[in-house]
Amino acid sequence: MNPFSSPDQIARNPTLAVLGFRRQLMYHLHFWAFVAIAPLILVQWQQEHYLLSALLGLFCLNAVLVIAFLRFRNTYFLKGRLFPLLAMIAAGYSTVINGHSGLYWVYPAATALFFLLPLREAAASNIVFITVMAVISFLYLPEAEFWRIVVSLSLTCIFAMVFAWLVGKLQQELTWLATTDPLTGCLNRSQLADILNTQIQMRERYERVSSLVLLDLDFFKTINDQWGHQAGDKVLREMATRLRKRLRESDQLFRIGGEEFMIVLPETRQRDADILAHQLLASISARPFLNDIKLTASASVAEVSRGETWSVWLNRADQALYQAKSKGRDQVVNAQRPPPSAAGTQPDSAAT
Ligand SMILES: Nc1nc2c(ncn2[C@@H]2O[C@H](COP(=O)(O)OP(=O)(O)OP(=O)(O)O)[C@@H](O)[C@H]2O)c(=O)[nH]1
Repeated sequence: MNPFSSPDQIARNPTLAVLGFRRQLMYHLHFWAFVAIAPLILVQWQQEHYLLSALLGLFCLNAVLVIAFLRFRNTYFLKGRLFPLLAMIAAGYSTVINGHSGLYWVYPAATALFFLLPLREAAASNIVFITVMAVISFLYLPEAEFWRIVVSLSLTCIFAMVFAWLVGKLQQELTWLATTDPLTGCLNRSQLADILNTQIQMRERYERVSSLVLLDLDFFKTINDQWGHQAGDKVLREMATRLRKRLRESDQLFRIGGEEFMIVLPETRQRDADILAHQLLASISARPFLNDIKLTASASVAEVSRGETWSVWLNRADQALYQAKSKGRDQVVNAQRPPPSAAGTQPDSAAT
């Protein structure tokens, strides 16, 4: 997603939405800092503060580069690291030569660090910043000012830090809520297209083959009917636990429907995915759920084929699962390879 695309294009992928938020923040901070600082280059030059004028020029140049890289290349120029450094040096030096009128810039600079840098890095940078400003105010300003500056600057940094920390925490929680099925803790469909597309790119660029397994509990409706919906929920939770136990860390487990799960297996050929699918079915039928409820499941396996889109890939797996169900359930069916003309015929914007 391009964060600078039209505002009515809302990101459907929560992870991209957070990334977009960070880019927008970076973009706006640099843009408004440029607008505020650019006229001062001239003002300082006219006052014959050539070094400060040059520092401010460098600051504005960096802001322009960050904005241009974000807009045209979608990357961070030097990861936005120059802003804090130049802002601290310019604000400190301006206080040395201009006294109070330089000091006013210290506060927005210190606050901005918490929105540009990772929290710990921003906190460490601000400790350095406050120390430097304490020394400058001690040396160049009346003694009474020293304490006022140190206390008010520290307080500003603490407020900004708490706010940035809470926003970061909220982002994490919202991302978790938006990407995870609350019942089982599996990924939900919001990530599906992106994760399948990543596997497709690995296939196209590096010839690395991934497979996916679809797994659907058999006659799950009867569990709800016989034992109640809450028991059904517990069965689904236990199902996710059993599946997770058998998977690798790099495998990704989704719950894509009521009692339907999908597993993405990176770097796994169809033959190995088939073996795994049989083992998973065995782990479901071997032991009753909730000590009493005997269950089986049906599964399908599909290796990604060259040139196919994620929806074609998923559709092949879906059809194979349908066959497993119609052939009597409790079995694994391998998906047909697509005929060359079928690959890439379905639009990938569909069906998340
Ligand atoms: N307890 C519980 N049940 C769910 C949940 N989501 C879907 N279901 C139920 O899962 C059942 C799925 O029924 P069907 O689609 O007929 O599938 P099935 O009974 O497993 O039959 P086959 O898939 O054909 O073997 C429905 O009764 C849904 O109400 C959930 O989150 N919790």
